[in-house]
Amino acid sequence: METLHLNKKSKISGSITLPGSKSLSNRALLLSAVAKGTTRLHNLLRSDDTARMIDALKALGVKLYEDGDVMVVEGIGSAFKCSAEKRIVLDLGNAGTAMRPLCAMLSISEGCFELTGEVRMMERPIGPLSESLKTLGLSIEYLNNPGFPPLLIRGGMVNTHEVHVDGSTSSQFISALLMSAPLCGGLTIKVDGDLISKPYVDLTIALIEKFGAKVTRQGYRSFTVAAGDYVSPSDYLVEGDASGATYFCAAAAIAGEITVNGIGEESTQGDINFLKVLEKMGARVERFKSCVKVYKAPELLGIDIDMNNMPDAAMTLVPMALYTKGKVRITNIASWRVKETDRIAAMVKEMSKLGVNVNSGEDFIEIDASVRNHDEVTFDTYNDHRMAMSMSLAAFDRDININDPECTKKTFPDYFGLFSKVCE
Ligand SMILES: O=C(O)C1=C[C@@H](OP(=O)(O)O)[C@@H](O)[C@H](O)C1
Ligand SMILES: C=C(OP(=O)(O)O)C(=O)O
Repeated sequence: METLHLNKKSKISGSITLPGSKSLSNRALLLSAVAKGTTRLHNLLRSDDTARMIDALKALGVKLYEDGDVMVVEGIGSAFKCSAEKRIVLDLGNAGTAMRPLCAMLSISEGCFELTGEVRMMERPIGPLSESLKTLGLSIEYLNNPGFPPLLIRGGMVNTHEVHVDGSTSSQFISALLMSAPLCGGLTIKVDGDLISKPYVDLTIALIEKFGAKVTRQGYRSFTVAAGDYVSPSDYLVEGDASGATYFCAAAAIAGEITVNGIGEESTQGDINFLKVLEKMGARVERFKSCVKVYKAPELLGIDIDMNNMPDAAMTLVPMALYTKGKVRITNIASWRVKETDRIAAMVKEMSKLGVNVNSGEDFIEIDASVRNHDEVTFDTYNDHRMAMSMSLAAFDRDININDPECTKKTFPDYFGLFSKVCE
């Protein structure tokens, strides 16, 4: 395993161009594959998560090829049609945005499919989605532990058009049902429990509408999607990754200024609202059509904030506590425990290495860095891209080392290249 050494940084300046959003890339790939017509995807993220989706789509018989920087997807115009005689095994790594949507789409396709992935993927829940698909008459078996991948799916037809799903563990279950809904003859999706990560559901609806779906909704309680084919929008430009942007924007709030290209005032991603959090903490932000600029806060303020709507961006706030006047307290983030690692436990362990005071519970973390050591520390990253990217912000406080920096390949393979380009 490689370890990356980062000398203490004193400032960030200049500009970066973001890779495409993971959430939009994997949604756009799947929708293009099942749409009528050919789609040219611009600024598609190239990372492990999207490679898993691309490889899966190819194994399912979809033609995808690169034309320069553009990914061309020849849509099949329906759910997948594979032979039921041969089991197709899809290794989806640790990509939630591949596992959950494919689980739903394959259960209404023709064929026999095994969905598997990394060891951690086998610990990430999928029960609420698969159980709700079963109530539609679809066939999903757990090959190992009930409620978790690997899954054996025998594609079939729904026998009803209304489904209940619990939204309190992952919004991806609702997004998965929404994406499959038009192709199974239409669906009313009733959400039980308190839906988390709501902006990702809005992102899904915006994208399926772009591909021609008709959606009506009652807030976040009930969604009705009409039957119909998806139709390719021909060309689709993937926005830059707003979650990936948060590290650079946070660094600027701490120590300089940055222009981030690829997101702007019209971004549809929930994590764009991290900029508002930075403003609350004292940073100055300027928003334009296709870029944002962030400037150092004269004094960075602590914050006590519910981050349920931005679970990924929330991680960026943790190391920011090293630079704030007052504590950083992040609440309503229970979903951290079932993501790439138990992110609350991992953050407590890594932040404690800095000698700061960390308090945590089932769904919150609080950091008081008014007392801390000044040691050079080595951070473990738990095969979690966001642990590696978040902890890089500690380099404005001291020399640090990051174990397994390569884990950023899940969503942002060149993260440390860009970080070194703009931070000195
Ligand atoms: O739908 C999506 O693209 C995502 C939804 C969120 O997951 P949860 O809904 O499980 O919180 C987020 O953390 C993940 O990185 C991407
Ligand atoms: C939770 C994440 O990923 P996934 O899409 O695998 O859920 C993430 O990117 O932080």
